[in-house]
Amino acid sequence: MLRIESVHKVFNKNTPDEFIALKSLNLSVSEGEFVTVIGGNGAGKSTVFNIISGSILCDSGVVELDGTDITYMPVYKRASYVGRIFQDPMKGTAPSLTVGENLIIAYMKSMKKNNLSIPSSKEKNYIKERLADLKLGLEDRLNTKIGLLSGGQRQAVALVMATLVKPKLLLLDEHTAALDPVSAEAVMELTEKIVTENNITTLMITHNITSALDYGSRTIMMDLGEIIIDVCGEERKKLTVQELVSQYK
Ligand SMILES: Nc1ncnc2c1ncn2[C@@H]1O[C@H](COP(=O)(O)OP(=O)(O)OP(=O)(O)O)[C@@H](O)[C@H]1O
Repeated sequence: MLRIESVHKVFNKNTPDEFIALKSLNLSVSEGEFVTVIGGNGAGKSTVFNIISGSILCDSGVVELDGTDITYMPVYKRASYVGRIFQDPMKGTAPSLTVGENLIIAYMKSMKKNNLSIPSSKEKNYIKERLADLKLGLEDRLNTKIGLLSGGQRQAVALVMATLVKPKLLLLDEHTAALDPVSAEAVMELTEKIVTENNITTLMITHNITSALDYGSRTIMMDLGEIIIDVCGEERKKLTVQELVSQYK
């Protein structure tokens, strides 16, 4: 599904600030896999996400999604395949537009439809039903400006926006880090439900080691632009938070 081969990224090349962010990184993720990604500050986690989503380009290497080489594909083209949710609940949604308007735009983008075309009542009902699935009562707040929602409610809407039409890949970039513990847990539960029910191939960056082991089917740890731990199956089940924390250190 996702194949990253020998991806290398150097920032500020040939300057005193030159920094190798990714060192010939290799990563293959199968269809439906839910991979949690951990690693210290500056390990290269977000750089991998930026390269997959196209907001930065790698210096060398190949990124393939579902058999298509997307290494140099423009961001707008891959946006309908790759869903991304950021740490900041203010990012990724248009605060001055209503919940309904944000969802309709996300739906139109995923369906590669003209944003100005009017959605049918069937499409509107589908969007409303998906919002109702969250069980947060947000289906009754379609006319509320999204900027007025709490961080947790906003991340929940962002989750629906990113998965209204099943993306080939979902990138969760510390999407619960800015939330209070109760909202963070609620959004994680929703994430697990949406990802599992729709069998969405997912990569999730988290600094919460417990979440990294509790959710998903595989965990990778990055350090200095490389993957230094890659566990799944029985090996992962046996791994304790303490063991992973000591390896993290
Ligand atoms: N656009 C950029 N220009 C220069 N350096 C950058 C740029 N983006 C990232 N870096 C550097 O690359 C390294 C990896 O950054 P990255 O954001 O991928 O780390 P991270 O693992 O996501 O860290 P964190 O957990 O702190 O978010 C860091 O040293 C960072 O300063």
